[in-house]
Amino acid sequence: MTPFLKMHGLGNDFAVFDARNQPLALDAHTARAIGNRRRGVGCDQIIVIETSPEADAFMRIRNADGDEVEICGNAARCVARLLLDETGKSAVTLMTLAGPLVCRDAGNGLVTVDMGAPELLWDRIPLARPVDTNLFALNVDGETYNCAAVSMGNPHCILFVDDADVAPVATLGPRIETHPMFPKRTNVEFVSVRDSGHLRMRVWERGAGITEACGSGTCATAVAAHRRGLTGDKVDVTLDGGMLTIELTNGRVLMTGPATLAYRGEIAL
Ligand SMILES: N[C@@H](CCC[C@H](N)C(=O)O)C(=O)O
Repeated sequence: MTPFLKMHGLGNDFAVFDARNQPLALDAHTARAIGNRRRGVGCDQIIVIETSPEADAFMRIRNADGDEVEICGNAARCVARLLLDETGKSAVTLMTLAGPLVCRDAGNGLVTVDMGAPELLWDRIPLARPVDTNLFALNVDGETYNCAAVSMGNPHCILFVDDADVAPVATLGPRIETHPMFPKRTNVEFVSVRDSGHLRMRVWERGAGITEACGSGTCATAVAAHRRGLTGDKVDVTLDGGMLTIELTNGRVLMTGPATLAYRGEIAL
C-alpha cells in the first residue's frame, strides 16, 4: 500500500504523495484513477513531492484528468506547510515545471507563496493569435465574450461579469477551456468586482472542472483586474471555498491563504 495525505487549500483538494525516499512514477492513467471521486481517492489534483537538487523539494502536479501541469498555487501552500513543519524553517522553496516558488510561513496557519511574475505576452500564455491580452473578444458558439488572458506559468482566461455567483461556469467554462484560441487549453475565471480591494471569483479549471478555489487563477485574476484599473496592489478574493489575499509587488504576485491536512490514507497502486 502507498501512503498519501489528503490536503486542501480552500476546498481545492489534493492527494499528496511523498516520493522523496521511495520514488513514485505516476502515469496519467494512474493519476486519473486516483482523482476519480467514485472509484479513487477523489481530488482535483494529484501531487507528488520529489527531491530537488536546487530547492527543498520538487512538486509534480497532475490534474484529475491525468495531464501533468506546470503549477498549482493551492497545492504549493499545502506542500510548503508540510515542509515548513518538517524542517522548522520560516521559508522553503518548491521547484515546479513553471520555476521555483518561495513559500513563507505567514503565521496563523497561513502560507504566503511568491508566485513569480505574470506573463502577459499573447504567444507566451499561449494564445493562438496576437490580441491585446488585457481585453479581447472571444467568439464562443456565436456569442462574443470580453476576456483577458494571463499566464502564471499556466494559462488563464478571465471574464469580468456583473455577478460571478450566477455566471455560467459549468457550461461556458468547458467551452472556453477547449476553445482553439488556447492551444494548451486554459483555466477559466469568472469575476465580479465588489470594490477596489475585493473580488468575487468562481473557476472552471483546465483538467479538473469546477473547483472550490484556484490559487494560480486567483493570482491571474488579481493581475487582470489591476491591469484594467479595477483594483489596487492588494486585493482579497472570495472563492467558493474561502478567501485568498493577493499582493502585487515589484512585478511579482504574492498569494496568502490557508493549507489544510484532511486525513492520512493508503492506496493500492
Ligand atoms: N488548482 C490549482 C491549479 C491546478 C492546475 C490547473 N488546473 C491547470 O491545468 O493549469 C491552483 O491552485 O493554482
